[in-house]
Amino acid sequence: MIALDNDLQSVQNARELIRNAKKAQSIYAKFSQEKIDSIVKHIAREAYLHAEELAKLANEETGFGNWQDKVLKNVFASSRVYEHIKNLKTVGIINDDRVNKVMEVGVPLGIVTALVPSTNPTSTIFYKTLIALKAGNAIIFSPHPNAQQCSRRAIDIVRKAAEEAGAPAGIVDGLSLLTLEATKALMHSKDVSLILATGGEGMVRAAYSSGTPTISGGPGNGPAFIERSADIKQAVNDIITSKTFDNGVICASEQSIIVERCIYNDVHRELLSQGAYFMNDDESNKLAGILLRPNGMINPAIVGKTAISLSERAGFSVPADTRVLISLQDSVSHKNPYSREKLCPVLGLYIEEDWMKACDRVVELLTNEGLGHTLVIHTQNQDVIRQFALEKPVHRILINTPAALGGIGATTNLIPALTLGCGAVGGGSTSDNVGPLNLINVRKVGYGVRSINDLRHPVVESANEPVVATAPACSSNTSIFDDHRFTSGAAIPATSQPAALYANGDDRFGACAISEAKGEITEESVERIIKEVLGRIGR
Ligand SMILES: CC(=O)SCCNC(=O)CCNC(=O)[C@H](O)C(C)(C)COP(=O)(O)OP(=O)(O)OC[C@H]1O[C@@H](n2cnc3c(N)ncnc32)[C@H](O)[C@@H]1OP(=O)(O)O
Repeated sequence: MIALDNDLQSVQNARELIRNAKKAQSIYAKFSQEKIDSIVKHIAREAYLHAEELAKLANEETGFGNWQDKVLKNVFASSRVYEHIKNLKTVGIINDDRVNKVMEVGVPLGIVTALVPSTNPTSTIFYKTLIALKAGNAIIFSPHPNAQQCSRRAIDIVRKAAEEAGAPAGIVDGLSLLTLEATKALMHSKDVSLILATGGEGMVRAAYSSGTPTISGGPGNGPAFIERSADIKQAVNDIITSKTFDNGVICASEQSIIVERCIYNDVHRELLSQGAYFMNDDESNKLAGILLRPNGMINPAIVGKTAISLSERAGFSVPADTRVLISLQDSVSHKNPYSREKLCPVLGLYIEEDWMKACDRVVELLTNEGLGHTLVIHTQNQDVIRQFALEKPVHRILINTPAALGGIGATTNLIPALTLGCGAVGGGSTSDNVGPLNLINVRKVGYGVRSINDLRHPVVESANEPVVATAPACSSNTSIFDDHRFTSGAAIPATSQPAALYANGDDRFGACAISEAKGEITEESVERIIKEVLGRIGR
């Protein structure tokens, strides 16, 4: 009876939050970009000022990670995320392509419901609030049951800041009475436009099956490949830094090391000198026994614990300076926790004969778990990087960096995010590091009129594409169209957009060059056009 009352009250709480958010968003949706930006700035600042308080609360409540690294995550989720999004255009006319005559208008989605993982319970609230409000949306949080107090405090901070800066009440809030029923009520509501789901597999699956459009992160299982050309000392330092950051709870973190045999002795020595402990078979088995729950999911009792605490729980002791535990492995399976995501400072280590075998192992590990997520390579060899980039089934390939921090965009220039999409291959709807542009719709206004006659003479009908011009020679001895297909003197077909290639893929540029250059192109005429178009698109 009490449980029923609780469920009922919590569902009423969810409905009230939706009503408030709907009202608030209808007002907020009319705010200018400037007004929205000033609100987002104030929220980011307030969040930043509370980074340490919330890090300590999160660590105390969940028992995951360490508060010092959680401070950095809170700073990342407030300051770094803000720095990245502050100049983005998200509402009103966000783009007007006067060459192709297509205008784009940013349209907020409406109400976003956000699930919060217990591993990042305050930083995720900062990050999701900033990206949702920057995109003109309202956001309602459903915190994780094991991190309710700290998440609630984080929500209070962003809500107060939003209102102080002039946002309507209700634009950001969270369930005050948390039950599965209330979370379901949010996820199934017709008034909720999108679920931003980060967390355990069960809740993410529940979000997708609610029928409401969902953007999610997915499970990681990042392999770290140390290739023979790597700077071994730096590679080991990166891996251990990453794996010990907040005691390994970030989903982009390394879960296994793959090493070529020819450098294994050096890697082994370096790992030992930087605080790795190699478990023997007995110790590996003992630890394996507590890494997973009987249902095969990660055991929350081992999440975000130190290497020393893990060894104590497993029943063996390690030197006091141990930072990560390593188990030598030669098999991959769902039952073998060393070949899966662990969310603590434990790594499987695989020795492979050469980089081709290492490639196979990487794919095998990712197919076991973590498809679409992240891998990291330590190498100086550009060919290896290219091969990995072209072929591996992940959406973040990181080079010579700690994966936990590189994947979220802290030590790389990837979009700073705490929801890392795994794309179709990972069962998700996006492969992006999720940001405000994932949280708007874009209304296209087409005002360029093309003749129906274009369809009477389609390009595909002609064997040879009509040539409009010849690439001019440049003083630098390469074509001004910085592309292999258009070296000096080459024919430029009408359907190509050579100048677009020159401008690194900005097709407004190509269309302009083609339409304005017509017929003969000289170096002078193209340079004039380049200048003009770069000016027009603000580069
Ligand atoms: C960039 C990044 O790092 S994003 C990180 C995202 N990744 C992760 O969080 C890792 C995946 N998470 C997990 O595997 C787990 O959450 C763990 C191991 C961390 C913790 O496990 P647990 O404490 O058992 O939490 P879990 O998420 O499984 O949920 C526990 C219960 O709370 C429920 N629950 C979780 N969130 C909610 C919510 N918002 N509302 C209501 N109920 C919820 C779950 O349904 C589950 O119920 P059940 O036990 O009846 O099945």
